[in-house]
Amino acid sequence: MRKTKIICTIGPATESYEMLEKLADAGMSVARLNMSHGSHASHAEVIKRIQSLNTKLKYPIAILLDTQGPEIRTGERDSNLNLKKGDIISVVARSAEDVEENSVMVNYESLITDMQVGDRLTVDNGLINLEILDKDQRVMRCKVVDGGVLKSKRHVNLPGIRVNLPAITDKDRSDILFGLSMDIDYIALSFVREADDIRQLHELLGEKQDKVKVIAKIEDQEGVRNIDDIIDMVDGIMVARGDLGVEVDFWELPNIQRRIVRKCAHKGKRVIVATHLLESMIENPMPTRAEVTDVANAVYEEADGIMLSGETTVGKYPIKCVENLAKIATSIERHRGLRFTEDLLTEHPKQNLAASAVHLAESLPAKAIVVITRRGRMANYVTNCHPILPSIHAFTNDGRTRRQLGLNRNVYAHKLQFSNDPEKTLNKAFTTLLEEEGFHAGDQVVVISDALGVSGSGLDAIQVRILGQ
Ligand SMILES: Nc1ncnc2c1ncn2[C@@H]1O[C@H](COP(=O)(O)OP(=O)(O)O)[C@@H](O)[C@H]1O
Ligand SMILES: C=C(OP(=O)(O)O)C(=O)O
Repeated sequence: MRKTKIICTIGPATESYEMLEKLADAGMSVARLNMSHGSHASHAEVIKRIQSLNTKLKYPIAILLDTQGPEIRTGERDSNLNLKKGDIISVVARSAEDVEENSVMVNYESLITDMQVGDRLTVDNGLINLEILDKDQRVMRCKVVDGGVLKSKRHVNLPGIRVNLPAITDKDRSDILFGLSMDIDYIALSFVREADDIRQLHELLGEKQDKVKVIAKIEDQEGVRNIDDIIDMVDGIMVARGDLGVEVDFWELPNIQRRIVRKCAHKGKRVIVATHLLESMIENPMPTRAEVTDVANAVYEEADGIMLSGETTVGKYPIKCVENLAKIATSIERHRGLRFTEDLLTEHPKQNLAASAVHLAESLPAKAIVVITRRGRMANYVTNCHPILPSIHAFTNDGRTRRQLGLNRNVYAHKLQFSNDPEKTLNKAFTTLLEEEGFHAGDQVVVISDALGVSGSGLDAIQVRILGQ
């Protein structure tokens, strides 16, 4: 079974029920909704379609709501603007209604105060670069250094400059509350710069904090600097390479990616490698060799998930992209990965227990590790150990836990009604393995439980069991 999970951003190319179903069949485990685009009404439609699809999928799709965050973008355009090297254009920071023809509007009030003559402004993830020639209170005159076609709502980066916007904007607040009301599973907070940003999110989530998992998107120099404190506050990290690749020197990006993935492995947190994995497949039916190798690198690093953006929102070959990620991951996983989890911190007794269960399962060898879990905690501890041979089959009586475990590397989560008799609970789990997962009578599995599943007493336990006996 494939270990690496696939996250797809849903957009115009994939938002129909039929396309969502095809993405799921091709291997999508998590659907990402990017709140920088679309309306609550359009996202609600997609969420409802996924929830309806989930009733018939073997492994339901988790929904990840990705906030816009304190990001800067150009405005809506009626037509594209073709910027050529050497062109002189004006950039204004104000509301869309006032835009002069052929000027570029940026949605950040303090832009002109923050920027100095000679500074560079990067648009559309580095494709278009502008240099500031002069400025007055409301307009900056800029020279086009690298030209390109400017479309609506493109990213603007001011590398190294601390953008004077709150960690959670009013729009983010409203989007997060909308997401909670729609029962989403993950929130990815954009542009997390320090641990306090996550504290603010926890405050907003209040009682719902236990229900939704939090992923911090690391996309600028400050986030990279504060990574240790941020990791401690969240369930997982997204290496958001689109913005990160222009906010830091791009030749440092592979080192930063690896350092973050290694730190997450060390601390037992989920990690997603995002953006540009198969970028050329937005237009082409086949990836470049460099893209194949980039995906392989994330799989060698043993990331939990790899994420598609433009490839599945507006690309011509969304299903093929997912199939390709699945093929590359399956092929690469046959070889030993970088095993950063060998440095896993085992500060919690349950983590020690999970590590023992994984060690036992590897040495027998057992075909699977069966985890009986309510909130997914023990399943997380087992995931953190990255078993090489056995797959992890988690059984839970909680629908949300089951969906959330869709992101965990090598975890396959099943729904199970717990019985008062722990033996009955286990037997139902074993029947699922035998009838639906290709296991055979005589296969050995290691069972670990942090719920009352095994002992009935709430005590943790590890057992070796032989299926069909
Ligand atoms: N819900 C949506 N509705 C319309 N267009 C979308 C949606 N989500 C994404 N897109 C389009 O797909 C492109 C790539 O998706 P993504 O990487 O998530 O966005 P971005 O890089 O703009 O943050 C976006 O720039 C946008 O044009
Ligand atoms: C995933 C990313 O975030 P967004 O698509 O919101 O820019 C990124 O920058 O890589």
